[in-house]
Amino acid sequence: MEVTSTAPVTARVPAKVNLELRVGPLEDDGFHSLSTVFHAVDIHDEVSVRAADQWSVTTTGVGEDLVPDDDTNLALRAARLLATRVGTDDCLAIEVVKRIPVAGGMAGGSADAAAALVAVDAFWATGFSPRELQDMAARLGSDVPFALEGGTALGSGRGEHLVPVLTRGTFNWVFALHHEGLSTPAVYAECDRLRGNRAVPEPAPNAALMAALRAGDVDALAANLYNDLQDAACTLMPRLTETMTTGLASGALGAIVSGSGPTVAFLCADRTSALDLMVTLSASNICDEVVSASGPVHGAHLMHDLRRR
Ligand SMILES: C[C@@](CO)(OP(=O)(O)O)[C@H](O)COP(=O)(O)OP(=O)(O)OC[C@H]1O[C@@H](n2ccc(N)nc2=O)[C@H](O)[C@@H]1O
Ligand SMILES: Nc1ncnc2c1ncn2[C@@H]1O[C@H](COP(=O)(O)OP(=O)(O)O)[C@@H](O)[C@H]1O
Repeated sequence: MEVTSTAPVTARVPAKVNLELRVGPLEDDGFHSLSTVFHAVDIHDEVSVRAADQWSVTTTGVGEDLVPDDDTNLALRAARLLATRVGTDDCLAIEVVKRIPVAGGMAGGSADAAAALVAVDAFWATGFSPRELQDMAARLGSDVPFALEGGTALGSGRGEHLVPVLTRGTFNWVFALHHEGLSTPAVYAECDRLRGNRAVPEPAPNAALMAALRAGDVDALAANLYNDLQDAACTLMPRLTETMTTGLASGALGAIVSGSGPTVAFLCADRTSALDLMVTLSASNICDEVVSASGPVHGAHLMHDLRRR
């Protein structure tokens, strides 16, 4: 292993929203097969790594108290996986700056794992190929490969098999955050409970959504936002329904619960409408925090070009 840098290396990584989340039947392994369209938006976490005598991870920023600092932290797990693959006993101190809401359905933990892979890979100049990094990402969690990739992508399997989706232009979003999180397993379980004995088809993408993205047609995109977990999230947290109704009555073109929630994403016609909606939602006190963002944006990337060091 060639060590090219002793200065800290920092990677930045975006949050995601699922524009479409179709959930198949519960499989024998306790998971559901998915067909989902991931979309990366410009709310970013930052993960820095530097050499240290022992492994550690610290988090500052939004929801810092909710993020574990032990071996369950996804950034730490990613860094240690890479160390194992490199075959080194060296240790790193990891610092995470959080802006992605924790347990908000925006895959913040997965994002930190992807950023850690990128930062550690650069710190140790491992020479792993993008494909090898993607394989490691998939081992860490089903949303981690998309956090590496970014943009807009169709995910199948549990979301780890990705195909890029052609999109035109930029979409403007407002996110209504709720400080109380929702547990992903609890939301999937509630989805199963609500479905009862109904037959559930194998999940497949909706061609109308793909066409809307390809054309950059914001109205058609708004009309085709879809999430099979939405009813379950709203049942577990009824105020989400009220949040969605308020946003739609205040100028949003479309509304969707992000992944397993409880964040609600509003699609707006343009940046001005997004800012107007932010003001209205903030004043309504219907949710705990409101942020605006746009997408698609790039996946996990270094903040500085190491070649200029
Ligand atoms: C719902 C999604 C949509 O992108 O994201 P979030 O909204 O949480 O960010 C993902 O499917 C979240 O995937 P991830 O966050 O990796 O879930 P995991 O920790 O692997 O799974 C936690 C638990 O949720 C259930 N689970 C998860 C994924 C899946 N495809 N089927 C499931 O049934 C299982 O009970 C599993 O034990
Ligand atoms: N680096 C991390 N950042 C956030 N959460 C983490 C991290 N590592 C582990 N977790 C755990 O993952 C859980 C899910 O968090 P997160 O990925 O933010 O939400 P979601 O799965 O809803 O998208 C958290 O409750 C937390 O305990």
